[in-house]
Formats: sequence, C-alpha cells, structure tokens
Amino acid sequence: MSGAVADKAFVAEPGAILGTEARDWFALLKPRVISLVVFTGAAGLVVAPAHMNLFVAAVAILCICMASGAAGAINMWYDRDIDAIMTRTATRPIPGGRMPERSALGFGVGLSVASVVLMWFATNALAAFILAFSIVFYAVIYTMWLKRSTPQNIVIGGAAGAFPPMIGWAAATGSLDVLPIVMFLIVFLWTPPHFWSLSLYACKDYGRAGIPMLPVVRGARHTRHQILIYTFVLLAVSLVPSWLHLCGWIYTATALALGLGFVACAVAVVRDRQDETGVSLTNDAPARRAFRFSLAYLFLLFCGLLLDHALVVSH
Ligand code: HEM
Ligand SMILES: CC(C)=CCC/C(C)=C/CC/C(C)=C/COP(=O)(O)OP(=O)(O)O
Repeated sequence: MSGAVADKAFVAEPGAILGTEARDWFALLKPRVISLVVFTGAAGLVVAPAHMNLFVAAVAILCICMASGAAGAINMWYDRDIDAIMTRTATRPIPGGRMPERSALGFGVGLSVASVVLMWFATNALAAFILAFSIVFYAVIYTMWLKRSTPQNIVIGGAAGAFPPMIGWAAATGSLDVLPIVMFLIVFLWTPPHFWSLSLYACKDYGRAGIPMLPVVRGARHTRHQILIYTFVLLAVSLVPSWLHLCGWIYTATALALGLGFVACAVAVVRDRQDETGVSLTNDAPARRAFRFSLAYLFLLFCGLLLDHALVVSH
C-alpha cells in the first residue's frame, strides 16, 4: 500500500479519547507475544552464573521488552497491506485506520534505538549487539524478506524470537556459554510447530494475502508431518541440558513430560480426520489444541528450568 493511500485511510476521530489512543500504541507492541519472549529472556538472565544488581537486571529485562515491542511495531508498519486483508489482523491500529503509518514506524525505530542504547549503558556491548541483531532479524530479515518469499520463512525467521535467552545471559555475564545456546535452539525448534499449528487453521487468510506459508504452498498434509518431525527433534534437544549435566532432575522431568505431551498433540494433528487434500474435517480441532499447548509448553519448560536452577543446581 502506498503512503498516500494509507494516509487517506487514517481518519482521526475528533472525539478520540486518550484511552483509545493508548490502547493502539500498546497493541502495536504485540503485548501478549512479547510477554513470553520477555519471560524466556528473563530466564536466560536468572540462570546465568552471575550476581547481577537487581536494578540493572530489571533494566535489562525492560530493554528486551522494548526491543521486541519495537520490532513488532515495525512489523505492523511494514505488513499494513497484508494485515488489512487478513481477518485476524484487519482491526490492528494501522489497517483499522486509527494510526498514521508514519507514527507507527517512528515509534518502532525510536524504541529500537532507545532499547539498544539503554542495554549498552546498563549492561554490556555483547547484550546490546545481540539485541540489535534480533530487532533487525525480525523486522527486516523475517518481515521484509523471508515472510513474503519462502515457505521456510518462520524456520529461519524464528531465530529472531529465540535470541532473548542469549541476550539475558549475555546481559548478566558479558559472555555466552553452552546453556544459553541450547535455550536458543529450544525456542528455535519450538517456533515451527508453534506457528504451523496456527497456520493450518489460518491457511485461508494467508492464501488470500498471498503469503507463502507452508500449508498454502505445500498443503496441509505436508505441514502436519513437519509439525510432528519438529516436535520429536525439540524433545531430543530439550534433553541436551540434562545429558550435559547442566540441569537437574526437575528440569529433566519437566522437559520429558512436556515434550511427550507436545509429540502427542502433533500425532493427533497428523491423525486428524481429513479430506483427500489433507484439509481437516474437524475444524482443525487438534491443530488448535497443539497451538494452545505450544504456548503452555514453552512457558512451563522455562518455569521448570528456573525451578530446577533455584532448587537443584544452585544447591
Ligand atoms: C517467526 C516466529 C513466529 C511466528 C511467525 C509466530 C506467529 C504467531 C501468530 C501468527 C500468532 C497469533 C497472533 C494472533 O492471534 O494475533 C502467535 C501467537 C503467539 N505467539 Fe507466536 N510466532 C512466532 C514466534 C513466537 C515466539 C518466539 C514467541 C515467544 C517466545 C511467541 C509467542 C506467542 C504467544 C504468547 C502468542 C499468543 C498471543 C495471543 O494470545 O494473542 N511466538 N504467534
Ligand atoms: C528481542 C527481540 C527483538 C525479539 C523479537 C521477538 C519477536 C517479536 C518474535 C516474533 C514473534 C512473532 C509475533 C511473529 C509473528 O510475526 P508475523 O508477522 O508472521 O505475525 P502476524 O501475522 O501476527 O503479524
């Protein structure tokens, strides 16, 4: 969509109250998504072997929050044309006509710069560098390039959302180690089954918007099998910290139980009743369940890691 067209679409409501505007700025940050992103970043910071000043730790977590929100705002600015087409995203602040596109871009870029500078001053150059790289990875490499060009978009682009545990660890220690790299790999391998479960039932939306998501390009049957493969690999990689004796039994039991639960969800997705083209005859009930489970999986796995760190590893 050209700037002129989008600007015409923006009609400032004369009676707009501050509450409505604040809600739109907030929505631009994709707050529910960043809550989990920030939690994984905080987990990386907490399990790192360093005694960090509480105030500095809080500032570092705030920087991850600002950066992921900023990247989300730039994503919404760039994707305003396709967001207007998809039912799920049509009421977002820009396609909904409640925010001028340039304001969203300025907000995203300003917040990005502020988050990186603040992280550098508060912690160290390594954490600030990975933070900046994550913003560029999500806002430019995923959003502006991969998302519209390849069905592997979220496999590669998923790296953006996997960096926060490394950022948290780097903020605390000024360096990296095996555990934050494995935490990166866990989020990286979790992203495809997380997103492809949703894309199975949001497939029509993506098709109409011309986004080459896997079920649109390769079909639902292929996507179901890919989900199953990734959950198996995720289960194996989630146990690496146990094999390397970086975690204790609480983490191992959590990873095993959650991993088997995720595999069971994926098996149900593969076995869903389908027509001859692989399209679900159950309104994608198993895929919807797998998506919900993916959110619980990542949250609880990192809870297990934190609990393990508090009760087992540090004693
Ligand atoms: C490229 C990678 C990813 C893609 C393409 C993706 C895509 C999506 C999409 C399309 C939704 C639905 C949002 C909606 O209904 O408006 C969603 C929801 C969600 N995603 Fe992801 N996601 C990715 C990575 C991540 C990461 C790394 C995290 C956190 C670590 C995450 C956490 C969440 C959460 C918490 C929700 C639920 C939001 C809600 O309830 O509205 N996602 N994701
Ligand atoms: C520290 C830092 C900068 C981290 C970045 C973390 C982050 C925001 C990861 C991406 C998660 C996400 C919402 C992807 C969906 O994008 P989409 O455009 O495919 O989804 P949409 O259709 O809902 O807009």
